[in-house]
Amino acid sequence: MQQNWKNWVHVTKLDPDKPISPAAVEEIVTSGTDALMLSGTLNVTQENLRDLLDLVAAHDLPLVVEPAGPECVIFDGIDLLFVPSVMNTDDARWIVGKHQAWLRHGDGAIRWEKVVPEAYIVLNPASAVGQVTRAHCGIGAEDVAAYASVADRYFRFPIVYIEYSGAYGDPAVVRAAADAVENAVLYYGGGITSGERAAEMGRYADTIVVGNAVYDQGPAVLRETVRAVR
Ligand SMILES: CC(C)=CCC/C(C)=C/CC/C(C)=C/CC/C(C)=C/COP(=O)(O)OP(=O)(O)O
Ligand SMILES: O=P(O)(O)OC[C@@H](O)CO
Ligand SMILES: [Mg+2]
Repeated sequence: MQQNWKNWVHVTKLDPDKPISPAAVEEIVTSGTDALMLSGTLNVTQENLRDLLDLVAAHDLPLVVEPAGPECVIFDGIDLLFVPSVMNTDDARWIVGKHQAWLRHGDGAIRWEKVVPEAYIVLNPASAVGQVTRAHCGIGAEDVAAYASVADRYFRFPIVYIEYSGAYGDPAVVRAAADAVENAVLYYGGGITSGERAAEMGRYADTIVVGNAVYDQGPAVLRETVRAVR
C-alpha cells in the first residue's frame, strides 16, 4: 500500500471541516477512486480529522492525511502523510519553517515510512491556501515550469502538485509543468466538476484530485471523473 501511491490516477480530497453523511461516504468509496485524502487549509483539528477518519476507516481504500500544519499530524489509522511545501511563496514558514517547528517541538514519534513530501505550486489567489501562504499566483506557464523543475530535479520532491483549489486551472500551465517534470508524480487539483475536465487535466497530470465537487454536486460526480481518467 505504501509504495503503490505512485500509480494512483484519481484521488478524492475530503475536508474534515465539512459534514458528510454515511451514505455519501458509501458512494465515494465505491466510486473507483484510488485513495482518500483528508485535508483542508482552515479549521482542521485533531478532533474533526478523527471524526472523518472514523467514518471512512471501515472501507479498505488507502487513507492519506495532508496536514496544513504540525497540529494536524496523525499517524494512527492512516497509510500515508503527504506533507506540503509551497514553492511559490516568499514566506519561508510554508516552505520549511512549519517543518522545522514540527521536528523541533514534536514528540519524536514521526513515522517516516509514511511521510511523502509534496511540492505545491499554488495558483488560485482566492483559495484559502493561496491567501494563507501568500503565494504568488499570478505567474505564467514558464514560471510554473521552472518551479516544477526545481522541485523535481533539484529538491527531488516525489510529488509536484499544481493547486488551483476551488477554480479550474489553465491546461496550458499544467501541460508546461508536465513537460518540465521528469521523475516526480504530477498532481493536479482544482475545479474538476465533470468527466470532461477530469480528462483534460488527466492528459497532463499523473494524478487528478477532486475535492469541492463532492460536496457541491454530490458524490455521484466522482464516477464520471474516475471513468474519464481510467
Ligand atoms: C510541517 C507540516 C506537518 C505541515 C506544514 C504544511 C504546509 C507548509 C502547508 C502549506 C500549504 C497548505 C496550507 C496545505 C494544506 C492542503 C491544502 C492545499 C488544502 C486545500 O485547501 P483549501 O481548499 O484552499 O482550503 P479549505 O478547504 O480549508 O477552504
Ligand atoms: O476542491 P477542488 O477545487 O476540487 O480542488 C481539489 C484540491 O486540489 C484542493 O486542495
Ligand atoms: Mg478545500
